[in-house]
Amino acid sequence: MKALNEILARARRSPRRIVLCEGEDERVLQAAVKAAEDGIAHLTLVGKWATLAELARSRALSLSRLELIDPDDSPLTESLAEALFALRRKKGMTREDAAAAIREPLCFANMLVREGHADGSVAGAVHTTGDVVRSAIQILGLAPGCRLVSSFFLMMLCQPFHSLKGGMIFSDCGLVIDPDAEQLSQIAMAAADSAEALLGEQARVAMLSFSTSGSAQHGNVEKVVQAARRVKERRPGLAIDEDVQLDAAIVAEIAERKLPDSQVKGNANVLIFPDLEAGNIGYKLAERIGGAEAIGPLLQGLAKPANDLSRGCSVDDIYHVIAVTTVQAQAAEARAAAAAG
Ligand SMILES: CC(C)(COP(=O)(O)OP(=O)(O)OC[C@H]1O[C@@H](n2cnc3c(N)ncnc32)[C@H](O)[C@@H]1OP(=O)(O)O)[C@@H](O)C(=O)NCCC(=O)NCCS
Ligand SMILES: CC(=O)OP(=O)(O)O
Repeated sequence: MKALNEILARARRSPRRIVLCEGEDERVLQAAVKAAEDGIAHLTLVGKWATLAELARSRALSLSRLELIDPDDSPLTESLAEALFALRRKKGMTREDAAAAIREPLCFANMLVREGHADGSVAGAVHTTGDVVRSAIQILGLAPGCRLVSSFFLMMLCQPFHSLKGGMIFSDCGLVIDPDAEQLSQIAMAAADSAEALLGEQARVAMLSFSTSGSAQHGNVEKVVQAARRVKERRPGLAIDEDVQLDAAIVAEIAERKLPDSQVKGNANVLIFPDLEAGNIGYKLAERIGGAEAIGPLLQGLAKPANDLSRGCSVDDIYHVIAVTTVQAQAAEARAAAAAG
């Protein structure tokens, strides 16, 4: 749990304001209370005051450390609606559309982040990934230099039976359905950055395939090879294996046999899946059969942090995503300060 404990400690050192738009879900409320009590974030819950109060009362939870905002009864609603209209009018949104949309908690929460009232948002315990991601992309936009938003899971391998221990990044398991070679290269570079930011280690990237170094020929393999070559051109210092099977990516003896000139040498900490079918099934296998803890889906490539959850998430999953969102907000602020000189 070292990597996760370090993330929690970093969050505690400088907590940021994180907004949750699904406070009426019991798991989200419990995670918010725990996160506020543990000091990993300042929490804002978007929802109906009476519903939140009743849920808290029935579960004997205290709301005293949380900020609660109801979009139907907030002094911010009008100005956020106006800002939303200004943002989306070119896409055909009218002022009336914006006034209605801002009352949706997901939209309200992301507008709080966009307008600087919060530093990051977490949703997805109730909303689908598609809805969470579409709202984040449309409202927060892309980070400078990014052309694609994608997602990753922070996979924690901490059970006594795990032969590999520590944190790994799996990407993309939640968002880009059928990436082409260019999109796959962007996913790999973003995931390498996420690994370095969250694991505090140099990234060692495996571009997963059913082929290792040309052992099979197919258009799907060629896509992975082309993506890896684009990454190598743009990030010459990054350790990366092109078209590598999972066993050769994570088992040193198999890498030695199948891929003797491997850069990663069976010690990958970033696994890039060729498409969303492989990625989504792969992370759920590692979690549900392999006993890994899956934190995410976390989003990469956005201008400000917004993260998703699986609808099957637990209180702990939400708590961990809140901590990661705080750390991403710290990193985004540091990048912005560096860019401003
Ligand atoms: C995320 C997702 C909803 C985007 O779908 P989409 O149909 O392309 O979305 P839309 O066409 O409505 O696009 C919404 C906006 O986001 C932009 N966009 C979509 N995907 C993007 C991406 N990956 N990166 C950057 N921008 C993106 C579009 O250009 C569009 O911008 P605009 O409204 O300003 O014109 C889609 O990729 C998806 O459903 N992914 C799978 C999610 C899922 O079910 N995962 C499994 C469980 S985790
Ligand atoms: C990431 C993911 O698979 O989310 P969900 O389980 O909500 O579909």
